[in-house]
Amino acid sequence: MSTEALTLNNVTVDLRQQRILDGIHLDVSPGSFTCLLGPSGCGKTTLLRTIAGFTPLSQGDIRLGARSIAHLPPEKRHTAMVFQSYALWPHMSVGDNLGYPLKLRGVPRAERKQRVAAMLERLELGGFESRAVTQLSGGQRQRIALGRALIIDPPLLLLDEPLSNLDAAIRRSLRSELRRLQKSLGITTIMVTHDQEEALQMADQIVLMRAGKAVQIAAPQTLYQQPADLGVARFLGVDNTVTRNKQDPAVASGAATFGFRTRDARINEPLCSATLTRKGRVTECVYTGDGYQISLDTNEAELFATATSPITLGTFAVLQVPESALIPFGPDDRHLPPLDRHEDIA
Ligand SMILES: Nc1ncnc2c1ncn2[C@@H]1O[C@H](COP(=O)(O)OP(=O)(O)OP(=O)(O)O)[C@@H](O)[C@H]1O
Repeated sequence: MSTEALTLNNVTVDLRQQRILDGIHLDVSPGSFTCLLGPSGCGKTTLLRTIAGFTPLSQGDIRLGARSIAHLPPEKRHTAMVFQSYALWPHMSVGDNLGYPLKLRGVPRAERKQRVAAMLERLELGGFESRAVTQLSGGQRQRIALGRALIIDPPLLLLDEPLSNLDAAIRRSLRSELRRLQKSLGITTIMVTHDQEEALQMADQIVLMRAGKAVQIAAPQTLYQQPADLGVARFLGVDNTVTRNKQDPAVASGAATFGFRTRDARINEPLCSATLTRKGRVTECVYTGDGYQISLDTNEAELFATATSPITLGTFAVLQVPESALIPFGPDDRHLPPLDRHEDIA
């Protein structure tokens, strides 16, 4: 089966008279990797389950390639889903786990054997056929769960936080492995995650969800640099906001507020032009491994910045943010487009 495009049109789900998904539109191109990202309870898993057919649609349509799958039962959608909990059968060997979906589809034993061996090679677990799944590490189990989903050659792969049960080092290496495998198979993939770093590193496009809505759908770099509003910005680590002063750099026309990340704000460095500056009293200085995180009490707000050496509590310090790191928002908290240098500044 070849991979296909997925189109969601006004996908709306009500559960127990509550609106859980609210009019989601989404285009996923064939062979691409999309992440559903957002805070707990925003509807990521419900959206994935709705695509798979486990949660019924209240309104709207879901199309895979040219056909509507909105009202098909899960098994007729031919999508493959991988869960955080692996869901492997503990009493079966690795080979039997991988081969089971083929057995269900009546694939003869010899072909099953050959496809299982080929999949194990792809997963870099060649020769693991007769191992018990209980003897595998968490990362290996998740690779087998992935292989079991992929072995039927589905047109769409759905992943529900597949890496979140693993420790940080394995998670990082599995991220690149999963992405490599997805690219080599060219399979259209949708993955739920609440980890922004994971989404930024892996996705071609990110769907940022909030309260059942898709607030922003964009490539990782666009989402990171031009978050649609202050809420999205805060979710993506923009932990400082200040009201615009007359002396601040002119980044956008009509900016009411600037957001910036702690790592882009420096303390007590030689003053540069085209920067935003704020003075405040140091209230905290925390070692972070690659420097110090400084909390600064300004008249306006508590701001966070980084410094290369510790700063005495209670002293006054100057925070600077380069113009390129400032994210401008209008009075309605929506992101503003950058200033066209030929326009007059408002
Ligand atoms: N079967 C159900 N009946 C009623 N409400 C439900 C049902 N399933 C989920 N919900 C509600 O829908 C909302 C979205 O849940 P969902 O699990 O999709 O969020 P999520 O973004 O995946 O969260 P998390 O990151 O915590 O897994 C939540 O408020 C949840 O309580």
